Amino acid sequence: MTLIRGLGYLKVQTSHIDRWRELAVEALGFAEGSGPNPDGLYLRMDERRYRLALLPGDTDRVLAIGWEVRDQYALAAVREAVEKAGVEVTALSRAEADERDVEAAISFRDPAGIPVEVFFGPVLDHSPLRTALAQKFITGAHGMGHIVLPTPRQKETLAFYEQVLGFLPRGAMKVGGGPMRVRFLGVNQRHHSLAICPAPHDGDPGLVHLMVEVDELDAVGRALDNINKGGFSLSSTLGRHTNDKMISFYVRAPGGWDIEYGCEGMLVDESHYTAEEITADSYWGHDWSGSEPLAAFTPPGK
Ligand SMILES: Cc1ccc(O)c(O)c1CC[C@@H]1C(=O)CC[C@]2(C)C(=O)CC[C@@H]12
Ligand SMILES: [Fe+2]
Repeated sequence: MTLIRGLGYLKVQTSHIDRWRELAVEALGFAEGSGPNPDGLYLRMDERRYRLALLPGDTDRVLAIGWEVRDQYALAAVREAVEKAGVEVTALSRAEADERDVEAAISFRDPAGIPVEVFFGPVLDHSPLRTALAQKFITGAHGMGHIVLPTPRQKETLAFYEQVLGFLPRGAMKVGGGPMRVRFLGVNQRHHSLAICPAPHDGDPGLVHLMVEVDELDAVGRALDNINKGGFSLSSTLGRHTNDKMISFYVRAPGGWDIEYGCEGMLVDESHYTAEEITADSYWGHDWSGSEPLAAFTPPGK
């Protein structure tokens, strides 16, 4: 059974917080919120206090991927399942939960070594959300978007998410011309909330991309204009994916990973869905040829 309801938040450490503000707030239209660290950049997409948090530090790396469950009973069930799988779980203190603007949370590492948090009871901010592109982010029951994780231990990582946390397989695509596949996993009607990508090594930043979805193609176009004007590196041109039907582009964020910014993602009807294998990432577009190498696929020290 799927206890996880969606991607709740993402917390990332960065050594380039001012550039992050230019990218996220000015170009992509996230709304600036506030949080416990006065030097942090807390980004709102909806009524949550924040969905994406950037915290200053000397390296660029993922600090926590926050998955949301319904309530305290679901949180207890997830904790039991993760402990039963032999993974050490820490229950966050009241102060630590307060700091995350949630009622309660647990933390552990997945087999890829990524810091994971599972939480319930996010604190809301009811003040009007003013986004720079006048767009609405598609969140709610679909979660904040999707995340793609790199790992040299894909088999174990998939087993953990699918068999311990209850993520549902939502198809695959062969990569690198071989038997290896990037595998897509979902927990709600969003086609995928997580994808696990084979990678040559562990290490920072621990992310391939974060996808956020907006309500209008015009907002995607305006964001694309902004990132070109702002001198950001386009990792992939605009295109439409074959699996989730999303129209998106990918922009390089500080830290060597991407933000995918899209619209028109399909909704999955679980009562009829079967997992399929796609043979192209896109119907049109998504030209990656101008992409600077992703840190996750580049040998360390390069
Ligand atoms: C193929 C695909 C379908 C839906 C998505 O939301 C999506 O992000 C992708 C592409 C996933 C993935 C990536 O982002 C990094 C570069 C990758 C590994 C490739 O080189 C092929 C698949 C790509
Ligand atoms: Fe994606």
